[in-house]
Amino acid sequence: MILATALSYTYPVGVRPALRDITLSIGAGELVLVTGPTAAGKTTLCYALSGILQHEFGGTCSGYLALNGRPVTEYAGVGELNRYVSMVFDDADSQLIFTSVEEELASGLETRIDSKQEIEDRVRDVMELCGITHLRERPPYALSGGQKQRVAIAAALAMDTDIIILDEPTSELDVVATSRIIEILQDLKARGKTIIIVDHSLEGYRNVADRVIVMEEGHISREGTFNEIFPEQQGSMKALYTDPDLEPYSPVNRPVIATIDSLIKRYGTIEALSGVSLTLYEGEFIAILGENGSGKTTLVKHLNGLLRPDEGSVHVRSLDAATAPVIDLVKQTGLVFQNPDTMLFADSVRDEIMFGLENIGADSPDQVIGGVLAMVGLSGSEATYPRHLSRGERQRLAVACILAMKPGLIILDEPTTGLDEKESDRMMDLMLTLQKSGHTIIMVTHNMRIAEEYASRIIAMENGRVIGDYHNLKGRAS
Ligand SMILES: Nc1ncnc2c1ncn2[C@@H]1O[C@H](COP(=O)(O)OP(=O)(O)OP(=O)(O)O)[C@@H](O)[C@H]1O
Ligand SMILES: Nc1ncnc2c1ncn2[C@@H]1O[C@H](COP(=O)(O)OP(=O)(O)OP(=O)(O)O)[C@@H](O)[C@H]1O
Repeated sequence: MILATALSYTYPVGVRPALRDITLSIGAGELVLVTGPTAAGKTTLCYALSGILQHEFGGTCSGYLALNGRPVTEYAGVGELNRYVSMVFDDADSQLIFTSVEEELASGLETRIDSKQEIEDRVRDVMELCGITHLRERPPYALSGGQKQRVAIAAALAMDTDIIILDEPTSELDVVATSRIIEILQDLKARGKTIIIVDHSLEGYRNVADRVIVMEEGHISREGTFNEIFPEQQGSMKALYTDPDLEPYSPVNRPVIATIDSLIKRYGTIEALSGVSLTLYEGEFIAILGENGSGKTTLVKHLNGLLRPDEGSVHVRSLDAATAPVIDLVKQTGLVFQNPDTMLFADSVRDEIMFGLENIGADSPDQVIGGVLAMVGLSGSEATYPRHLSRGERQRLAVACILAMKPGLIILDEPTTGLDEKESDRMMDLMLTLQKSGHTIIMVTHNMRIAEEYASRIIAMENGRVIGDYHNLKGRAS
């Protein structure tokens, strides 16, 4: 189905090859899990195996790649390749362009299927399969991160291609949605589809993946069965509510940094927050957990003025977040978005950080920029074009932009998305250092391991409400 021999690739502006000497063969009905550290070339491999790289990206490519027995260069272009390969990109936003979920799913089919009825049936089935039927008429841009990811997966599955390539498709999904997607992939595999999936969270694939490929610095460093590559159990998610190290939250003896009182927020007819009340204290390291669409992002956006309350109130220190100018709120609260790409738009890493600094009128910016880049491990990348960084690197740049403004309260919306375990821990260690130096940290996450290991307080949300608030006695920030 897929045959690559000595495949190497360098991006048009790249100095080093992003892929080096890749040789692999993947058959029908095989599910291959690709993993490896940030910037190892996993996304680039996905682009290559889907033919996009050779047909759309330019750059220098050598070696041989055939899909379905035919050299990829012989396909007329991405239009023809789309009949055989579909891809879910690691940035769902870049993929969703239509005005409703239903349209998004139908659009790809309209060029390939004549019967309207058949298109409708296929769209309905795939929405049901991915659990997004209730989002049918919603515009994709107005969905939560996890909901968007499910729509992007559904759009790829609707195409019913022989090869399906998924680049970190579950990074923003909660535990239930992730296992659902893995079940779907298992079913597709049984039906003879070839599936290539990049993921950092591995355990769910133990009994599903036929093979694991580990990439490092552009080449395949290891390849084998799941049990060969990961012989030890990595520990499964612990149920939050039965954890003996969590103790119901009681107020602490510290200054208050933010007060949220009976907060209600609606998007049209959808009530995203239904009366949230919380008091947050200086120096806390708070993890907010909850299923996709439970209101986590909506809640934190109230703390820096991106959203204003419909009812109830939010105060950050002495500022009333309903009326305070955004510039005043931003100086208190820095928010790193769920998807770093929505924050990055300048032509260089330096300009990206400069933008925020100019807004607040900071002194000696070059010193600040050098300092924050060193903190996030991107020293020397001042002149790099942000879009040429890997997802993990872009995520760290987004954090650097916020750190540069030195806000007392730092909010990270799913900060470890797209980062491998080592990188995630590095990011968390950075947050821990900032907390120890007096910052208050709030992170929204689906990663329970990270919440339990680091946070001093864990807040659980469901359906727009807080359903649990705990001291995390074991957290390193406690
Ligand atoms: N469009 C591009 N132009 C130039 N270099 C790029 C481009 N995209 C990626 N790179 C570089 O190629 C290397 C591999 O990146 P890639 O995105 O494939 O890594 P990855 O393993 O998917 O990383 P992550 O886990 O962070 O998503 C990185 O060094 C990255 O900076
Ligand atoms: N701009 C918007 N317009 C309309 N509805 C929205 C918008 N943003 C979010 N919603 C809806 O509000 C609810 C809460 O969304 P929110 O993004 O706060 O959830 P979340 O807990 O952060 O989810 P995830 O874990 O998937 O990121 C969801 O039902 C979502 O579809």
